Amino acid sequence: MIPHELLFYCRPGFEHDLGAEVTDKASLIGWNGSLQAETNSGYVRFILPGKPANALHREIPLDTLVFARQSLVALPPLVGISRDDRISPIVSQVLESGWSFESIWQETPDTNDGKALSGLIKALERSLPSALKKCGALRRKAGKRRLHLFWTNGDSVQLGMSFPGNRSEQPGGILRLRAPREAPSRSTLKLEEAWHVFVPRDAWPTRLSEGMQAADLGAAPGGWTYQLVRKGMYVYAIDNGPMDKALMATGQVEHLREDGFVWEPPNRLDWLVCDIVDKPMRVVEMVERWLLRRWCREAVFNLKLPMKQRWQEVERCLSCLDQQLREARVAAEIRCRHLYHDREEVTVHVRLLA
Ligand SMILES: C[S@@+](CC[C@H](N)C(=O)[O-])C[C@H]1O[C@@H](n2cnc3c(N)ncnc32)[C@H](O)[C@@H]1O
Repeated sequence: MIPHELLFYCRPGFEHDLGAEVTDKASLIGWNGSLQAETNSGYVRFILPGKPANALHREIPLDTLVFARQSLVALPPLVGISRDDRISPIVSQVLESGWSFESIWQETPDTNDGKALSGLIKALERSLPSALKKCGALRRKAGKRRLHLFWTNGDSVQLGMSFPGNRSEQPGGILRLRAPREAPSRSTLKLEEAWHVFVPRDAWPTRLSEGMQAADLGAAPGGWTYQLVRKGMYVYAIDNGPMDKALMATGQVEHLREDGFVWEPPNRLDWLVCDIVDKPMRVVEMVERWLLRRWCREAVFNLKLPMKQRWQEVERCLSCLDQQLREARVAAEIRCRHLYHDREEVTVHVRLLA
């Protein structure tokens, strides 16, 4: 059985944004599929009748998608399976597909209904791997492939496959971080997650290091500044609002009550971060100015998305940024993700390459 669909996970409420993004990106490279995207379900199916989904899965890697938390090649959902024997239909479909894999993850949508399925998952934790090992599908060596069982209710599950290098290594595609007790706001986790997602761990010592200089636009009360300070950086915190006292006592922060859209740094900095709530295009144009003048090497900023057509707005902003940098012959890597700690917003990372 050749898989004919892709299954993506997302934050509940963003199914139509993810659906629009996948449809656009697939059609740009000549793939047309049909979409199943139920509001607040926490996932999207992209069905490609008669076509091998593996090829499209490779052509739109997870790293290049904004609204997807996980991307899988998937088999048709198994629905109405008997609560007395959930294992047999799963084993049959696996055998029919010819799939082999090294690990199994049972997952659910990131919804309250999904969370209520944790007991069911626990109950299958031992028996399912044992049955799949017995039939030869679960093996010690199988190209690091992973079988995902995505339970949408007690009698419906969809089987998906993920491949190393093109998947989230976090269950449910969710990077859970603990908020540091002394951080001035929970927003601190947005910047921490951005670094985990956009800066490879082995590059942290050189790209997030002591003695670097950063600007934090819209810094108060200081959740993002806290992350920069924790890395040993010196920070210009730009905001009319008050900054956290303990953070100011570190001596690593200069608080300037200025307008982040017009403030200019005194010298070239390493990082620009910006969490100002404003029109996405206004933020993009401001960051563009920083990049074209090379006032920073890397930038992380949020685009707030209170509008309905969120994918279209993100696409418009990213295209504009990309075009401006290209026209000025400024080589840069641009990435954008809807992070777990983002709500009605996405996070963009830009790194100048020369
Ligand atoms: C979402 S909060 C930032 C939270 C911060 N990142 C944290 O982790 O604590 C947005 C901040 O942007 C500030 N702000 C809004 N417009 C601004 C502007 N034009 N220049 C500088 N700061 C601005 C607000 O005062 C507010 O403190």
